[in-house]
Parts: sequence; structure tokens; C-alpha cells
Amino acid sequence: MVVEIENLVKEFKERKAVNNVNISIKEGEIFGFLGPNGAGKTTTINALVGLTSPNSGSIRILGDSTAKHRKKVNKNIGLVPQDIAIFEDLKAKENVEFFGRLYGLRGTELKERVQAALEFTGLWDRRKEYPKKFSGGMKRRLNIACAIVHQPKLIIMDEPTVGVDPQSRNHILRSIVELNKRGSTIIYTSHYMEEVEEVCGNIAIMDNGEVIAQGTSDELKKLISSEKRMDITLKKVTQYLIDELNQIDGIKSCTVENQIMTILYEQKNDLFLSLVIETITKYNAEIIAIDVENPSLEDVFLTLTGKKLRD
Ligand SMILES: Nc1ncnc2c1ncn2[C@@H]1O[C@H](COP(=O)(O)OP(=O)(O)OP(=O)(O)O)[C@@H](O)[C@H]1O
Repeated sequence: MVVEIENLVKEFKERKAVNNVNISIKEGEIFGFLGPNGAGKTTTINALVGLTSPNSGSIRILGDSTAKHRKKVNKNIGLVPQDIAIFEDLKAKENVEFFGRLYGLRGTELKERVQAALEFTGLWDRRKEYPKKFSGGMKRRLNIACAIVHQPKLIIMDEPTVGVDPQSRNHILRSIVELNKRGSTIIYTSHYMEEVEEVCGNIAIMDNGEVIAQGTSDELKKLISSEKRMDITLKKVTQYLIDELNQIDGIKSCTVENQIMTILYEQKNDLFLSLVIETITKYNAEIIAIDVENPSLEDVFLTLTGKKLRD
């Protein structure tokens, strides 16, 4: 196992940011941490890399306890933090060199690794520039170069695609897969379920400091396999309509966003659909379109917690 987290608890004053979390990550995995803002993803990551000390529980990275062997453990970890951490007054290449030296690299080895990291992130041509002039996506890529310069066995990326342009986003997602192919185990946190679904094998869904479900994307979807999802675009929606729909036998949840009503349901009888349409018509909501879809990870989250992943 690359990561073994057992009964991890981290409290801030009265709030349990991480509440009895257990996670095991095997070598070679791209492991996804999915959850809304405040779920406890970053706090768990911070405990892994030693930025916060847990109240109780244990963490082992490649067999070494983080409480006992922090220095050794950190040599095996590369962290791409949620908030970009680079020096604006150092050139791109100098930034990567700085982090390389921190990890004990020197001389030719340092030079070669810095070049490899900058080439990998597509920034070698921009190495002599100051990141002040870089776009958000390029700064993020520079941050990745800094985190991988020492070729760590475990790479942790905390929401690396937040605030980046689509081109850099694709670059980052491709590089996650490539780093994994080159032998690194990856932890990837996000509240974009499409990204997690695209690159991750195993996924832990977190909410309120707890892991509420764990497995592959297919396994998680099987948790709600008997359910279907219907998206109905309506001209106008009222709370009365939502309340009445929620009374219909078989409807698991009914939420509305931008005039699109998402209904998760289990069809219990032939009259189900007519009853839904009848109710909507009764409230003069005017149906513009209806779409029936297979459940997504977002739906799994909705069913398990009763709320949306992105509020
Ligand atoms: N240093 C701190 N002091 C007090 N409370 C904190 C601290 N760090 C985190 N928290 C609280 O712990 C909870 C979990 O936060 P955390 O940042 O781990 O969530 P997250 O899942 O990473 O969310 P996001 O996607 O917004 O980063 C939140 O309620 C947060 O307000």
C-alpha cells in the first residue's frame, strides 16, 4: 500500500473537519477525492503531508508512519497545493530549481530533473520568464513542475484545475495520466465529478468530514442502480410544485437549477410518468424539454446526501 489512513480525526475547535476517515491506496492508482466545499478533502491531504497534525488516527505512506518518519515520508511526496505556491520574483526555472534543492537534488542531477519537469509541463520554452506574467493555468503548471521535480512516488493534486483555462485544464488532466503511467501513485481532489470520473480508478466521496462511499465509478453508480434520472426544462417552477412532486411515490429527490428540474426516481408503476407530467401541468410550469439519463456520480452524491456536489 502507498497510503494507509486509519481512523483519522482532525478537529478545529468544535468542528470535526475529518471524522474517522479510513482510506487505503494501492501502488499505481489514480485515487479521486470527491466532495463539496468544506467536505474535509484538504484537511485530509494536509494531514498526509504534515501541514496539520491529526487529533487521532494514523497515516502510513509506503509503510512509514507519518508521525514517526515525517522527513523520509515527505521525500516520497509531491504536493500541488490548492493555492498556487510559487515565487513570482523568481524565473520559472529558478522556481523549479528551488524546490529541487529543497528535496536534496544538486549538480547535474538537479539540472536534468529541472529540465525534465519543465518540459513535462510544457514550460521549458518559458523557463526564463517570471511567473508574474503567466496565466492562471501556466502558474498551475509551474506549480506541478515544482511538485514533481524530485520524482516522488506519491503525487497529491488538490483541485489543480480550479481557475484554469480549458487548454491548461486538458494539459493538467493528461499529465496526471502520464505521471501515473510513469509509475507515480496519484491522489486527485476535486469537486468536478466529470474530471474525477475521467481519470480516477478508485474514488472516495467525502461529505461533512466523512467518507460516505468508496469504490470505482461503476461501483458507486451501482449503489443507486435501480434509480433513473430525468431532467425536465420548465418555463417556471414554484416551491409548491417541487413539494408536490416530492410526495409522489418513487421520487427520491427533486432539485432545480437554472429552470432545469432534476428528478431522481425509481419507477414503481406504469402511471408514474403520467403522474409527474400531470402534476407539472397542474402548476402551469410549461415543459420545454424532457431528458432521461443514466445516473452520474453527481446523482450518487445527491442520493447519499440529499444535496448537490456543487452548490
Ligand atoms: N485552519 C482551520 N481552522 C478552522 N477550521 C478549518 C481550518 N481548515 C479547515 N477548516 C474547516 O474544516 C472543514 C473542512 O475544510 P477543508 O478545507 O478540508 O474542505 P475541502 O473539502 O478541502 O473543501 P474545499 O473544496 O473548499 O477546499 C471546513 O468546515 C473548514 O471550514
